[in-house]
Amino acid sequence: MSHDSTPTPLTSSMGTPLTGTIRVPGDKSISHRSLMFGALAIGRTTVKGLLESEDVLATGNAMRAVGATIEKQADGSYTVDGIGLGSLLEPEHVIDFGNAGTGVRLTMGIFGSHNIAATFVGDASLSKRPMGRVLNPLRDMGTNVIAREGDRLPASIRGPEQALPLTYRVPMPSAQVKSAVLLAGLNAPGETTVIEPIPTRDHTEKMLKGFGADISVSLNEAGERVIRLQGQPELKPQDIDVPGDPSSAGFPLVAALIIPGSDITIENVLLNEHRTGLITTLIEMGGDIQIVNRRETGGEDVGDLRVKASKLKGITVPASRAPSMIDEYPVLAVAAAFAEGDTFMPGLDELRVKESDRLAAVARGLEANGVPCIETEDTLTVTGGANDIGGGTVVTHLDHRIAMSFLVLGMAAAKPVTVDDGAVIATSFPTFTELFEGLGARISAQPSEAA
Ligand SMILES: O=C(O)C1=C[C@@H](OP(=O)(O)O)[C@@H](O)[C@H](O)C1
Ligand SMILES: C=C(OP(=O)(O)O)C(=O)O
Repeated sequence: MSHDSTPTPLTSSMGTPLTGTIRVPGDKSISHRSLMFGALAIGRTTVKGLLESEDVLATGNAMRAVGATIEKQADGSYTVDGIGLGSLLEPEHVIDFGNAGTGVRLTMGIFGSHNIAATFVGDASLSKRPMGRVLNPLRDMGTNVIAREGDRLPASIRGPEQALPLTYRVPMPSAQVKSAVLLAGLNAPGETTVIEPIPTRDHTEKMLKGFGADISVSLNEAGERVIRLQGQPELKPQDIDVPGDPSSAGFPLVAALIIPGSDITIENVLLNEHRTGLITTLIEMGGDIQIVNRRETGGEDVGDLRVKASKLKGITVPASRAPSMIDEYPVLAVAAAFAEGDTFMPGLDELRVKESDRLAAVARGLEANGVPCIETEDTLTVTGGANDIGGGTVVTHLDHRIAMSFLVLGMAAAKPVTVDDGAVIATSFPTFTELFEGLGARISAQPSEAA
């Protein structure tokens, strides 16, 4: 689905303290992969707790286009009847991925080693994002590519009759690039090896193993992760229970810390070590966050977060932590606006190629609301504790995390905060507004300036 047409401004303002127990929707990374890997297995995969957001539904449609049957059941779970690796049908229409970077990049990997043609399009945000990081290794594996200037969407690919296995060192910290190469390697004979100098989320490796692939992870002498995948396995269907998304949990987590008197519990949050950088950082800043009821579900750590309003202090966030909290910097910057002193965030170059240039979008949003900050090429410094903040309108640039982060700012700021488009939130967290209203927050629709 595209958000290129009707923006829906939303305004948040100070309400009562947040209280209550909530669950956030299922993890986006695991949801995409559940549908993809289910489609590549032979037989029926069941998925409980699938994130029903626009990005994930776009992936479902892409898998249907190559022959998978995906259905919602009466109990809310999904079934995926796979067609099997190597047997994908050629899509009869253009595949529209809307706003979904993960969806399109991983799907290009899957289709790229199959001898079918496919054309991918996206919304204005996705059409600006670099696809060369995935298309280049696919070219090395034998895929033909025609893409717009700078390897942007729209792009068409046709896989070779037989893909070549590849050894590939991922040049930037990106789980999407790592995953796309591994997924292409699934349909190439022999071993595909991915070397990952900086570790990123490992859902592809873990879940492929669960689906029966022969995949191993080791460290080389330089301490880099080396992932070896044997091509052309027979993938076996799985029963998957998707835990709550830690990136979505970041919004109520930060809101409860900065709204005085708040005390909330967020249940069933994924605590995979490659995803918990925000929790670590907020605890270092003085946040009262207790992880309770830690347990393992389907090979992943999960737990409940008890969060109480806290006096935060500014810190330096190590650059090495960036991959484990890459989508959480916008909301961390909001927490930093309420901390005493400066919060320094280095190593943010990847933020420039997300749904928006997130480094610039966050800095402009903070400035519009009277929060002092300094943006450099790859760092952000936020000075917390300014009085009388809020009152601004934030340009979201079709970026769901910018919209949600600044609505959280408005819940704790002296003056209300407006985001120019709340419709984009459906990308990852369609129940955001009702969930926050249930905790006591105030969010209201505003007439668009153009109306
Ligand atoms: O693999 C994934 O599921 C994701 C990887 C990250 O992107 P990059 O790999 O581009 O950093 C992240 O920002 C995105 O929301 C989800
Ligand atoms: C970067 C994100 O997603 P994607 O790359 O899948 O569009 C995100 O959800 O913050």
